[in-house]
Amino acid sequence: MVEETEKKNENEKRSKRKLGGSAIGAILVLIIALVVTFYYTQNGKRCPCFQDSRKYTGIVEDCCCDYETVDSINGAVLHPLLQELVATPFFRYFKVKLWCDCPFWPDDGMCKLRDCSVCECSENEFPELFRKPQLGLPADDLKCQEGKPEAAVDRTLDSKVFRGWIEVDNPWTNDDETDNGEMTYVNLLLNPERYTGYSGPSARRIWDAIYSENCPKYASGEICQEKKVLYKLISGLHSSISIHIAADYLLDETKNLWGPYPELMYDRVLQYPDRVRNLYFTFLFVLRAVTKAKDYLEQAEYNTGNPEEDLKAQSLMRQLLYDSKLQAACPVPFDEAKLWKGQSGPELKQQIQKQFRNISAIMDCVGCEKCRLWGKLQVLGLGTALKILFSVDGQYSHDKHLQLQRNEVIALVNLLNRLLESVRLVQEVSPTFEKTMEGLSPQRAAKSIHSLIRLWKTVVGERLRQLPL
Ligand SMILES: Cc1cc2nc3c(=O)[nH]c(=O)nc-3n(C[C@H](O)[C@H](O)[C@H](O)COP(=O)(O)OP(=O)(O)OC[C@H]3O[C@@H](n4cnc5c(N)ncnc54)[C@H](O)[C@@H]3O)c2cc1C
Repeated sequence: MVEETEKKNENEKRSKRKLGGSAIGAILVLIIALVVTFYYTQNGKRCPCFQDSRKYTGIVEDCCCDYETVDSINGAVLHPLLQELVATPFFRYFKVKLWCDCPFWPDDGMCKLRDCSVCECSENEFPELFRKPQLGLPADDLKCQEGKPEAAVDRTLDSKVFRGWIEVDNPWTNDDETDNGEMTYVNLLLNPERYTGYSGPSARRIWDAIYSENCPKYASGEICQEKKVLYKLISGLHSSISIHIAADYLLDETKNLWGPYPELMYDRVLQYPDRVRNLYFTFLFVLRAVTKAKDYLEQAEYNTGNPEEDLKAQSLMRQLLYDSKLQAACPVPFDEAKLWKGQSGPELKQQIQKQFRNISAIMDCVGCEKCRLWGKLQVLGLGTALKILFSVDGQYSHDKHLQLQRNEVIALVNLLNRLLESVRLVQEVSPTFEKTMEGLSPQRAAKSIHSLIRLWKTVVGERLRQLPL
């Protein structure tokens, strides 16, 4: 009887141990499953949901062309053509009023002094042509641009001033384009858009004024297409500016070492899918304007007094406008016809035009000369695209009525090139970041494994100790 009871107790103990063993097994399986799930969800390449949220595929929102097509036509057609086109004499000289008369906050310390906003590093550096009295250049002073020489514009010219284009004011922009009094010519190739050191409250104030007063970010349910378009154009331009800053950054001031700074690109643009999407949108919008003004741009005279180079500009422009691959892949990059519909259309157009003119006026408040140069050029480029696509009262609805200034065409084409370069940089840098993140994931996973083990030791280990082994 005693033997039987002992056997029974022994069997009970065994089955308890068995139960304990299978519970441990189940917990271990659970932990492994948790670790594997955690690792795979951290690893972008392996998790389908993660991949979807990072990759840009399908139709660019509100456009008629998809991301893949944009990337492929850029590489195959547009990039090589535009790179050559913007280097021709016609497209490399831009007329601009550089000194600021900020109409909004005259007390801004960054640009109070007229001399500071237009000064150059050394008077002797500039050719005779550049010191012509009508250009109105003041004596140069090294103290300008908050002491940052990289922010100053190099105004060296190596060609004649252009002639023969009609001067008409653009209703979308603030500057009176016909007033040549305070305008000067700048060689864009000598003044690349890149890091200048302009930041802090002054730069922040500009972007704040642009977004908060003139094109606030629309709510997710916003149905007014036109308001969305204005915000997306500015946000896309902002992304492009940030990308160019990161692409050509002063990495080491003491060694004057310049180069790409991909982390900055990631911090400012790539980590925000909306900003990337808005960049693609702005690019397609401007591309549509260029293709819509095809007849005008084809007939325009790209005359600088250098027959060989001018012929080249004309030929490159034709290639751009009539490229069969581009026409087949993306015939209408953006459909402007769907805007300004309904009764409130004309009123809305006036309102948006006023807002854009304000944005254009804000460019005079940019407290860094080179940033102001590129800000003004690109805003004029956008204003030109808006003028081509949406005239004030419909008079530009047919190409034959369109009148563009030479400077508008220069701004439009240079803007297209800037946006295209940004899109290409996004295309190139994005996968590297995906890889970097992929590389980091195992570390994160390892960290999480360690924390899981710790958890396992404290919580699960405690239970194991309680099991009757
Ligand atoms: C017209 C203009 C031209 C400039 N050109 C240059 C230049 O050539 N070189 C140079 O070094 N600096 C330039 N700057 C300064 C530069 O744009 C930044 O302001 C500066 O580098 C400081 O950057 P930040 O990180 O504070 O953010 P900022 O770029 O100043 O952005 C301010 C805020 O705007 C929002 N934001 C940022 N990007 C977007 C976007 N794409 N869409 C929507 N919202 C966004 C964010 O909330 C962000 O905090 C320019 C500024 C202006 C206004």
